[in-house]
Amino acid sequence: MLKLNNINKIFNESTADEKIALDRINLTLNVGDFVTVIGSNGAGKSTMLNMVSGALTPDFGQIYINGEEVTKLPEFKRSKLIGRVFQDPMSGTAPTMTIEENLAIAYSRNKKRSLKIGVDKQRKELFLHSLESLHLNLENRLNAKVGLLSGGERQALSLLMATFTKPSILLLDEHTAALDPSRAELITNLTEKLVKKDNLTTLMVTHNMQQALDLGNRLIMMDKGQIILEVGEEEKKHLTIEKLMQEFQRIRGQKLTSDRALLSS
Ligand SMILES: Nc1ncnc2c1ncn2[C@@H]1O[C@H](COP(=O)(O)OP(=O)(O)OP(=O)(O)O)[C@@H](O)[C@H]1O
Repeated sequence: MLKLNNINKIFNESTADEKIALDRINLTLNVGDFVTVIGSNGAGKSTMLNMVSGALTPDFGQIYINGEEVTKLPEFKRSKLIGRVFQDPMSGTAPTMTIEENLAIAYSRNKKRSLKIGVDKQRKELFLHSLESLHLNLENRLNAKVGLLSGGERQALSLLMATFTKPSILLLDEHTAALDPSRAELITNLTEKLVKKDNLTTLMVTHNMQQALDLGNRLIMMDKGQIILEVGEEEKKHLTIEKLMQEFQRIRGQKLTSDRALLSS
């Protein structure tokens, strides 16, 4: 479970460049909630994910994961609780290491070291089994350097690594945006499958409105550092892109004609 309580973040405060990136945000995710996050450029979406991961600390407000306050817990300590996939397929994996080595790092993130005989064999079987589930034939390339994989393959591996240890919170930051449509669809389907398998509590930022409607059980829309719309489970089932546009216009009193980024489907 994740709770953001009155989270505020101002960059360059009291200067000409002052920017209110998060304006007293409140958000609660129950276990298994999959919330898609939309909003125009600069709305505060990545900043909110950075708050959850610990990459940034709020000016004020509190963050709770599984009921424990983590507001001041440094990112490296919080990483045990969090899986994250970024837009850039290059950022989630180590390119000079093999697929097996990358998986071993992800695997050990949440585990104490063990020298028991047989653990390595079991671990390898787990890696092979997990890779098979991707249907990308990566199980036959365990010793290939990750830098040689295509963007889609790397992103699939990043997603697998981020979810390997069943994190309390999964953060997806436009993780399909840099891929061509067919690869993006593959990663979208894989996301759905992996999240469902372990009932992962997930926050996914996307500029793709259709993806935001298709995935997850809840949706939020951000604008100028605020959550301006929250759509619950039942309502989301009947939501359309058109309705979302109407809602934005109703709330903000302005048309979205110039901001296709929010609306691209
Ligand atoms: N480190 C920083 N220093 C100064 N300003 C920042 C910093 N990080 C973000 N901002 C500003 O805070 C605002 C929110 O940025 P953020 O990256 O969270 O938006 P976003 O909704 O993720 O946008 P996009 O969809 O364009 O990625 C923006 O105006 C951005 O320029």
